Amino acid sequence: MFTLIPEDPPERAVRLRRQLMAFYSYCLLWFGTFMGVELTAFDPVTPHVAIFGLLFSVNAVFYVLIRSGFSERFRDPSLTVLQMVTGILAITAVLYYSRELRGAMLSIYLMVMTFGVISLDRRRLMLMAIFIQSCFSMLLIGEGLLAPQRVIFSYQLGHWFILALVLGSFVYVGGYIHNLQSRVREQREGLREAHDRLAAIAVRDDLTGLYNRRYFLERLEEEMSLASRSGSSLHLAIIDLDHFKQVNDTYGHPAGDEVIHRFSITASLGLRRSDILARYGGEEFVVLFPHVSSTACVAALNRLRETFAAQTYPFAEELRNTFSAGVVEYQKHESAQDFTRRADAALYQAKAKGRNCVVKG
Ligand SMILES: Nc1nc2c(ncn2[C@@H]2O[C@H](COP(=O)(O)OP(=O)(O)OP(=O)(O)O)[C@@H](O)[C@H]2O)c(=O)[nH]1
Repeated sequence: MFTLIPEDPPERAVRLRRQLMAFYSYCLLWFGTFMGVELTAFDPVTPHVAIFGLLFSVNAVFYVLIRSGFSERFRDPSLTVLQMVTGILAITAVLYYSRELRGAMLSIYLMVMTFGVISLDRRRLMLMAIFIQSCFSMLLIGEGLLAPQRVIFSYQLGHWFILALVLGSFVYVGGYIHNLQSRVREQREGLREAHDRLAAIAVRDDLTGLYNRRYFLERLEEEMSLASRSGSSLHLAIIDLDHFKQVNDTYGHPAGDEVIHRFSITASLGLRRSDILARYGGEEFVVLFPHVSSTACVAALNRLRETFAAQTYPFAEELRNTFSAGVVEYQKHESAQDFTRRADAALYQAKAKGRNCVVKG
């Protein structure tokens, strides 16, 4: 059915796209590191092949876990936290070997943080920021212990504070974006539900909850073309409650409504799920019987006729209501108009025969 609300791309596709983005970022980072080594802005012994080899291998494992659907069993099938932790550890290793470029390289941590904005709330983003700050602190401490000759304390302190400040503001803005995104998603969900509800209401009749005439006519065309193509049988029955005007006149309009309602319940329960029952208008109903023989159709209608005739009503003990029905089989390539006209003629015959009967036309 026509929908005004654009569909979200499938979740798995979004995850794989994010995975591709991560791969692209690693490539850029590797290229940067490689250039840094070549231009001696990085330590020449930087084991970049080992670091990135490991990083790409882990990325490949994540890709397989997501692609195969294995990660669906986890609360976050994107494995965001694990992927971020891997990225952060790799960046920390790269930072260890970065010399003059360290200040600039610190911003790479934020690249990892941007991956978290979509899936992580502010609290988790904050934990991630704390993890980054801790990794960087460990790096500085390790450097102080392992290579004190390299350490320029004022630089390190400056880097540490700047990173803390930037991460703090990132958590604030990232959390805001995350909340905004969640709200948009919720609103979209609400809109989609409302749309589905409206679409369901649009095909139903108010009084009975049965399909309405408009929907029935749509289905009629579909079922007719299906029957034309496959050569399978299709029957159409028109049912009209007998002397219904009298019910209204004697017991009042609400009582008439009650009888109509009772018919719809009896028919819904009495027919098969594959039969398409609709209120055609007033006290007239239609049923489409796909893939059913004429004998079975007539038998089903007669069963329904007997059940309905046996109904009693609390507002009038003596009231019994019946219906007449005309049923016809679809003839290949016949128009909907001709098909319903023939069913109508059969109904007319049923009325002429004295009502409370089913006539096969
Ligand atoms: N209570 C109620 N009455 C309705 C509704 N729709 C149509 N009717 C009434 O149904 C009656 C149909 O009357 P007729 O078409 O004369 O047919 P009938 O009295 O059933 O007679 P036969 O069909 O010849 O057996 C009319 O009085 C309509 O007002 C409805 O939704 N609720």
